[in-house]
Amino acid sequence: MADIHRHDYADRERLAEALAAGVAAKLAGGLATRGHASLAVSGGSTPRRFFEALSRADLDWGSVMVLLVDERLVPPDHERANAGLVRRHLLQNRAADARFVPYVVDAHTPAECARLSEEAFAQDGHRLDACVLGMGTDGHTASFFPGGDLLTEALDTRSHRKVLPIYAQGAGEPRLTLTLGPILDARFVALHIEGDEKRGVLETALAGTETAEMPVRAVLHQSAAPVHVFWAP
Ligand SMILES: O=C(O)[C@H](O)[C@@H](O)[C@H](O)[C@H](O)COP(=O)(O)O
Repeated sequence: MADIHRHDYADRERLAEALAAGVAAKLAGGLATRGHASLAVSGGSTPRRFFEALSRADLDWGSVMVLLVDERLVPPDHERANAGLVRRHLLQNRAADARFVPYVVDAHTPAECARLSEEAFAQDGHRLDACVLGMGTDGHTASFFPGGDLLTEALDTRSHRKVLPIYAQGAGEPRLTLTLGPILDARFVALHIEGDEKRGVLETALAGTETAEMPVRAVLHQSAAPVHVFWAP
């Protein structure tokens, strides 16, 4: 099992402020030591308060690259696009100056979208300073869905691929996702979950090891990176 650090909060507002402070500290460290920093965030409904709290952090955001852990293959202005969620809730206030690098979603095929996105991310080639994951009640994280067609390659930390397309029945749309390698290579890995149901899913994931059944286990049962689990009811 990974070196798991549990951070429980009385409510979702306190969690959002604490997670934003932790991520901001990591970004400030990257800016101070390397002059630039990078952050990967997840989509879905959970991160909104966290994004808004982080958007107020006093950082040199112009030197911070923001990218998505994963994206739904829909037009950029579609209501399900994670890029829109980031633009509305994170890229505002002080964070409006951040350099957001969205996935390429308008190429001919998902595989071409993944390759073009990988090229865009590779230009910055450095380790993420922080990566914030979510989790679904089916035990997916990023777009590592049970039954995903390229799930095995996506979870192979020896793969040279950083971005892969994923088709999975439970995913809604076809997805693009960072692979496990760059996620676990991040200097700070957080899993942000809320509610009693997801706490139960987390306990089940921690209690078992079958990764295909609950792909979040690939993050929870590894020795490469400590994992900070943030939870509120
Ligand atoms: O595109 C996505 O859906 C996310 O990146 C995904 O991994 C998300 O973190 C979980 O599905 C949880 O989503 P909720 O926060 O909506 O429960």
